[in-house]
Amino acid sequence: MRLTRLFLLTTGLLLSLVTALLLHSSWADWRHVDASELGLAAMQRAYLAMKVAETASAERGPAIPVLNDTEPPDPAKRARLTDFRHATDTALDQALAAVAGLADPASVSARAQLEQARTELARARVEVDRVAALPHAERSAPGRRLTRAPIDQMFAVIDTVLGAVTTQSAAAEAVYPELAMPLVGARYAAELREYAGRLGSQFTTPLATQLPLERGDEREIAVLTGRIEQLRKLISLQARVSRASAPLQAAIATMEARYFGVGLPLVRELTERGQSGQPYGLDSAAFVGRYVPPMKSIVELRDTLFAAARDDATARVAAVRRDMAINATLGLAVLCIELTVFLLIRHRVLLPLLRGTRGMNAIMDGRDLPSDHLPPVTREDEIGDMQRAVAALRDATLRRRALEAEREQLIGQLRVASDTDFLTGLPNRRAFAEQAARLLAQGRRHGWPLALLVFDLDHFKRINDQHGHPAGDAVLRAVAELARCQVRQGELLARYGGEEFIILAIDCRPAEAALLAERLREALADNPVVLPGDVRLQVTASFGLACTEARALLDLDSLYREADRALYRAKAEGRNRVCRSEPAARLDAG
Ligand SMILES: Nc1nc2c(ncn2[C@@H]2O[C@H](COP(=O)(O)OP(=O)(O)OP(=O)(O)O)[C@@H](O)[C@H]2O)c(=O)[nH]1
Repeated sequence: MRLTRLFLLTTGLLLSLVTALLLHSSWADWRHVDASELGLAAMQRAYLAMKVAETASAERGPAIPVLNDTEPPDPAKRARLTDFRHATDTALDQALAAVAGLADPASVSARAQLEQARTELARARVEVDRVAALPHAERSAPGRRLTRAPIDQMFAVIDTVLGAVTTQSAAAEAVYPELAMPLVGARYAAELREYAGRLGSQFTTPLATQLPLERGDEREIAVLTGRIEQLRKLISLQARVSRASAPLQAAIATMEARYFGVGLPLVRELTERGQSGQPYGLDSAAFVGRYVPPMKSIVELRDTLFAAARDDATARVAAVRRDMAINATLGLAVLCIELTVFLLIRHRVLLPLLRGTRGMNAIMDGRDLPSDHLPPVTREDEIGDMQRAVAALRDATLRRRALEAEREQLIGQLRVASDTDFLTGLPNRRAFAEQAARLLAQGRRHGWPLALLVFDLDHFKRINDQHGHPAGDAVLRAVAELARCQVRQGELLARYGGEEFIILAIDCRPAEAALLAERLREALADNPVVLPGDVRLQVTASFGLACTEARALLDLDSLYREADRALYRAKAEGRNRVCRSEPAARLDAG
């Protein structure tokens, strides 16, 4: 597998894993936060239900004077009852609104209990109003206890509401088991407040009538007192076990001092008086004035316990949220770092590696590699070393190629120089032999006739002797130029040596060759060579011509010998003429 593909695969796998881990941990954190918030909300709903119990319990206070009211009824007592009822209704509405629309089992159960409490409360109130509307004599008839029944119905309401408190409190404890002490303690305090209220209620009628306690009252007082002491012990035990905080200990101490130090002893004293038939020494209003205020210390303890639980839970929710934020931030940071590392490796390692490889391949394939294909090497790491190595290889290759090109050029120049006569620029004898062989082969293939024309300047030695060697050179160059102008396609002109020139013409019949030789001879004879100093030299040449069929020819040497012999004859016969070897005819220059 290629490195880039492997890298992509592993990076993709790592990114997927980290993302999955991040999602999983975020999901778990979110669930934790959600559960913590639900627990806190359940706690707050439990508190709202406690407030319902508190207000419904308090409603009994103004209900008893109304039930025991004399004629004509006191509107102030009824107005006070109406205010307390309104407070209970408000607390009940708030508690029901808090559980409205919730589908969790605890909330559904609490809603049912609160709805039931509302129904029971409505019935109890109807009963209170019905009994209160009876004539006073009938209500206060000894032994009938008519005013007792509505109050008992109101007790039942509190029991139902405390059920809702327990349901919601248990839901909160399930989320925060470590907060069981303050939550259970708050429930105990709420119950304690209720039983303390009930205990006080036992004395309202005896104090209003100033009659001794009946046996049923005594029993009820004993049961309630026992329950109150039991709750007191439970609360102090919980506080000891859980090492209660200073504010909580202060609230317990206040309750001990106020309710158990003032309220309960008052009840005990009145009980003793009621049992022994002694006068109570105070009426029901005075009793309420002395007994009810100490009960507030129980409510304060309840609120202190609840506040401790709620504050702790709120802090835990904040901590869980903070943990979730930290986890998510760390996870995202890991993801970002991984992505950055991926991009860094890709840009700083893989891509330079690929470019380097491509560069080396281009060098190996001999393709052009301009220097701007490779970025300037500024890096000092291993990749920089590799890039410098590639650049060095490229430079060496470019240098080698330049040397090769120079060498090829030199070889070409040498080849041209070795094939060319330096004086006239015509092909030399060697080049003539090469090119003539190719023309001969071509002539053979096509079955063409051939003609070989050799010409030699007449008395050239004299020119050298009379005008100097440079003048001779100039004459040779002029003759070469003139001959070059006369030859056509398929005619090969060369300097054969000294002042001798040669022309091989293919696809050329003897008559055409004779015309060529004659044309050349005339051109030389008619065009004097002009030397520096305006010296005009009349130059002539003698021509030897040999013709044949290309296919009949074995090699050019034999044809040359024939032409040379014809030239010799032209010299011998007086120069400035053309002699043909075959047939042995003589073409006079005329
Ligand atoms: N200036 C010059 N002279 C050359 C060159 N090559 C040969 N020669 C001269 O050409 C002359 C040839 O002389 P000869 O062979 O006697 O022939 P000729 O004087 O032309 O007499 P015929 O051929 O019999 O007409 C010699 O003097 C050579 O030195 C050359 O490249 N430049």
